Formats: sequence, C-alpha cells, structure tokens
Amino acid sequence: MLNFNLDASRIAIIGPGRLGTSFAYKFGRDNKKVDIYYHDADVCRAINRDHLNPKHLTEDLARLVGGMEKVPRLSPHVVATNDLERIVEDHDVIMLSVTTNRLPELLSYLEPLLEKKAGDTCLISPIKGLTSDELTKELITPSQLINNHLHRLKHKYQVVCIGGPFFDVDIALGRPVCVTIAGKGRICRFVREELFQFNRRELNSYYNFDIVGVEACGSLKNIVANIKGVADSLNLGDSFPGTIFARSGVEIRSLSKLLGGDFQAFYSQAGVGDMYVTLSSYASKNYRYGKYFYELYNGNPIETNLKVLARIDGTPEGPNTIKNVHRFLEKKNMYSPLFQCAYQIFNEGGNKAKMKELLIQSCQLDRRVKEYIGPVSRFLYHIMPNLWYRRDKGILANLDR
Ligand SMILES: NC(=O)C1=CN([C@@H]2O[C@H](COP(=O)(O)OP(=O)(O)OC[C@H]3O[C@@H](n4cnc5c(N)ncnc54)[C@H](OP(=O)(O)O)[C@@H]3O)[C@@H](O)[C@H]2O)C=CC1
Ligand SMILES: O=C(CO)COP(=O)(O)O
Repeated sequence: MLNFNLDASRIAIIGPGRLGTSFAYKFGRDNKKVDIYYHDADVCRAINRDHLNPKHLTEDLARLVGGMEKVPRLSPHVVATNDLERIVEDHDVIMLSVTTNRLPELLSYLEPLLEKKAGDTCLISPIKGLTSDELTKELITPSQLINNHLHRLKHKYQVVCIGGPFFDVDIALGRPVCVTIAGKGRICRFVREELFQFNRRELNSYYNFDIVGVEACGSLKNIVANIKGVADSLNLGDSFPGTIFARSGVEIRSLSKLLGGDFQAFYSQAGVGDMYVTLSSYASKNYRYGKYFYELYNGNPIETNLKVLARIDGTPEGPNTIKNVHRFLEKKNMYSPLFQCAYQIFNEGGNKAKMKELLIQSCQLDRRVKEYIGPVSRFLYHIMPNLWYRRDKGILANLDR
C-alpha cells in the first residue's frame, strides 16, 4: 500500500530531452527543487553552469523568443546529476521523461534502486509510445510496461500518466497548457494538487481514470501526425484532412479498446484534443517527421528515416510505434487501413505517387460503411473486445461493425 505522505517539494526528472527540460523550467518556476538525471557528466556540468540544456530544446526556444540571449535560464533550483542512486533515494516523485524504446533499459537500472529504497515512489510518465511486451508479444502502453517490469515492487510505487495536448516549448515558456492526469484516483489527486495546480493559468489538469486509454490515444495519434505530415505535402486539398482526422479516430478508438482502454478516452483532451494539435502544428516532432520524410524521400525508407531523424531535435515516437502496431495488427488479423497505410508509407518503399494512392485508399475506401457503432455492437465490444473487432482477412472481415 503506497504511503501518501510523499514529498512533492522536490521532483526528479529522468531524461533531459525536450520534454524533461521543459518540465524542469516549469517546476523550477514553481520553486520546486528539481533534480535532473542524465548519465553524461559533461552534459550535467553544462546544465549546472549555464542553466540551459546544451543538447535539446534550447535552439527552438531561441528561435521562438528571438535569440539565444533571450532564452530563459533554468531556475537555480534545477540541478543536473549523473548519480541515479541518489535520484531514486532522495525523491518521492520521479518523472520518467525518456522515449519508449529507452524505457526497458531505464527500468532495469531503477528496479534494484527502488527495491533498496526505504520509502515509496510516485512515477510520472508523459511517454507517448507503444511497444511489444517481451514475454507475451502483446502491444502495451508505457504504464503497462512499467507495471510488468516492476511487478515485484508493486507495493512500493504507483504510476501516473500525463496525457493531452502539451508541447515542450509551451511548457518551457509558461504558455497556457492543460493536461490530463490519468491513473488511480488518490495518487492522481496528489499529483494534480501538489504539482499541477500551482499557477493554474499556466498549467492545469483534468483527471481521467483510464490510464491505458489515455496512453493509447496519445501514442496512436503520433502515427496519424506522421501521415498527416506526408498528406499536407501532397496537394490533396483542404477537405481531405477532415477525413484523415475522423477515420483515424475510428481506428484509435477500436485499437485503444483492444489494448484495455475505454472508447470514451478518445473524446478527451488526450484523444481528440491531442490529435488536433499534433496533426496541425510544426511544434510536433511527429508532424515534422512526416513533412521531412516526404521532402527527403529517395525511394529508400531506411535511408530517408535516418536523414529525417538527423534533422529533428529529439526522437519522434511515431515511427517505432507504427512498426509495433503493424506487428500487432498482423498477429490479430485486425482491419486498420490507416495504420496499415502508415506502415507501408514509412517502411515499404516505392515512389511518392504510391504514398498518395495509399493515403487516398485508406481514407476514402474503408470497407466499414457505417460511421456509428450500434447498441448491440457497442455491448459486444464492451464484453468481449478481444473477439469483437473488425478482421482484415477471412469471413469475419465482411461484418461491418
Ligand atoms: N516533446 C514534447 O513536446 C512531448 C513529448 N512527449 C513524450 O515524452 C517522451 C520524451 O519525449 P522528448 O523529451 O521529446 O524526447 P527526447 O528524445 O528529446 O528526450 C529523451 C531524453 O531521454 C534521454 N534518455 C534516454 N535514455 C535515458 C536513460 N536511460 N537515462 C537518462 N536519460 C535517458 C535522452 O538522451 P539522449 O539525448 O542521449 O538521447 C534524451 O535526452 C516521449 O515519449 C514523447 O512522446 C509527450 C508530449 C509532448
Ligand atoms: O504529444 C505530443 C503533443 O501533445 C506530440 O509531440 P511530438 O510530436 O513533438 O512528440
């Protein structure tokens, strides 16, 4: 049973990437004591000396505020260290601000330290990606990955996820942002009250019990942002984005349900709210990924991917999530034309005309004709989501639901 006398006056952030740095700005402004963990001592020294991140975010902030000299400095209460043991021992609240592919390795380092620690820990995850479970090969969200990895220590920690529309630059600069805090009620109330209600005009939050649904929506919309970046380069007109938006909603809703989330998650800040901004803004790494992928495309997706990643500060989650989702769709024989199209565009090669054709087909020629889910179908989805989903091949593929 987690003890709720957690100390929220100090917070640890693991991963000084774009988002971790932006939360260090925010919590520093709130006079919290912030300790950032990063394994490279030189980077830590630079952060402590200059009160700026030498690797991530700073250049984008400079562009936005009109020059490096105008970039705000991190509060003197923000300190970087490469001592992970001290980070775990000294903090009741730890934000894991790494990308999904780096999370298993990080959890392996954290596990013995959490076990040794005397007190309890609140782990906060803003991570928006899906991965494959090592044992079951099922598609899982970051909180599921954390819980699977740390199941022996489940009495010593709880996970809270942050979802919704929030871009690093907005958080860093104190622009109004409203997130979704998802997880168990008491720990979420603690996080909202102690960390997200200070200066509510700058950062505020709503609560959602459906942590898996919130994470699934936040992760899957990154894939849609990747394809929307491509679509916006294809001269498809001003109507087509509406169809991408609505049809991806259908796919996100179904897939999120299958992963253990609720249909309602999509109608939240973490669903439509986050998808709207990520699909329409250069602030999104995932949207830019799609744009640059089209621009730099040479027929070879592996080479193009490397060139695109070299041009983006930070790692967009969409490209890895597409691969993991694709494996899952194949395994489940699940019908999901837009995610299938995303996989083909970013992994299978071909020319730019093929990208256009794939996108038009996936949006305009969906085999599902009905836009609504009838009451019987809704009930069956509710009681047996693992059976009641649209198949890609076979007799069940013909059922419209
Ligand atoms: N940026 C944003 O606006 C938003 C991001 N998110 C989510 O937050 C997560 C992080 O995103 P973002 O910050 O943009 O990504 P970045 O790639 O900018 O940052 C990840 C950081 O984690 C570091 N890192 C990786 N492994 C470890 C480790 N074991 N220990 C310590 N640090 C480590 C990386 O180091 P290195 O530099 O060496 O690679 C990098 O600094 C993603 O899941 C993303 O989807 C969610 C909403 C908004
Ligand atoms: O989740 C996001 C915004 O809320 C997406 O941001 P990125 O595409 O920059 O990772």
